[in-house]
Amino acid sequence: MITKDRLEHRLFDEILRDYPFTESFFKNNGLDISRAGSLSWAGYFDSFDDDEKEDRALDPDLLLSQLTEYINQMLDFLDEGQQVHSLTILPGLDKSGNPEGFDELVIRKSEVISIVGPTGSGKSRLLGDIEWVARKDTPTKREILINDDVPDTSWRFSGAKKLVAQLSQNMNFVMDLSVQEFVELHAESRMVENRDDLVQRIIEEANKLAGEQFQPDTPITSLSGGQSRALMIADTAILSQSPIILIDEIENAGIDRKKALQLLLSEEKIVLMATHDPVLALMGDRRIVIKNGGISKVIETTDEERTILGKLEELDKTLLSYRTRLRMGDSLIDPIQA
Ligand SMILES: Nc1ncnc2c1ncn2[C@@H]1O[C@H](COP(=O)(O)OP(=O)(O)OP(=O)(O)O)[C@@H](O)[C@H]1O
Repeated sequence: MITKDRLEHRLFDEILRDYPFTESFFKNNGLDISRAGSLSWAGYFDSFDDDEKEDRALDPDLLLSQLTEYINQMLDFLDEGQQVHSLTILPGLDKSGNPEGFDELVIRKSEVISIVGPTGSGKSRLLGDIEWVARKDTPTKREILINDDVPDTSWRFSGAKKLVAQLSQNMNFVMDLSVQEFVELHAESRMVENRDDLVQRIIEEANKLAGEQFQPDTPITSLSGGQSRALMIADTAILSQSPIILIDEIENAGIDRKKALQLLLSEEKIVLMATHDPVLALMGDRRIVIKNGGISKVIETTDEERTILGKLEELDKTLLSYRTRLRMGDSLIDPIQA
């Protein structure tokens, strides 16, 4: 459900992007919005003079109420009430109790957001706020909205359709199962139809991410940190129905981070990742900068930065190949040149 208050602050471009069916509402009401993209509700109606408003009996407030009702009815009808279109972070307080300096931060599906900031600044806390769908009830006093609205508390509890899938830094398996049995167990709990195909795919994809290969019959307790991380990423990407994926520190696990991100990215998901790694930080469409527990700014990744990202990826490849060679016991100096 979207409220009238929140709709009032949306730009026309945003309304049309989130609720494409509103185009017919504007048309039916004789409103030409072809040049209204960057305007808010009030801004658009300011472009009419008073005479025109009177002649056409334009009542912006009434129209806004009707549009709100129309959107909510359409969402019900399309049964999209449970789909996540957007995640909104409303500001809280930093560690010193000062209000965070932004009005609201809206993140839409298919966006990748990185979260950067010094050690201990509050990156994981922000992920925690999102996972808990905070309602001013965490140390930061932030509030999280889903689809522009205070979400139903049922999102907070796990189940097949959890709002958030979290990939955290430490994965400790204590079960006495093989990789295959573990993934099968998970697939069964998700009640998927093509269980065997999915299980096979998850193991294949995990092996593409992990430096060292493992087999379906490898006991999960003997997977290395990187391998278990790769398995969890593949499992989340392929089995999870959660629309939001939170990643805390992908970098230390010795896995192919770019491939991992590509695997996780699907049209329908919002991905947020806390990172100290410049490559991952620049892979985000935007990055949230955290200082002293508060969001200090949000930066859009520029084209120049993407060019730098390309160079960093090259360096990364070199680093990875040196690492592999050292691990295999090779020397880095070609014997002929040495
Ligand atoms: N706005 C806040 N108000 C109060 N406490 C906060 C706030 N933000 C973060 N904290 C607390 O500060 C501590 C450090 O935060 P957090 O673990 O999120 O840092 P981090 O940036 O993820 O660090 P690292 O880079 O080392 O992983 C945590 O105990 C967290 O709960």
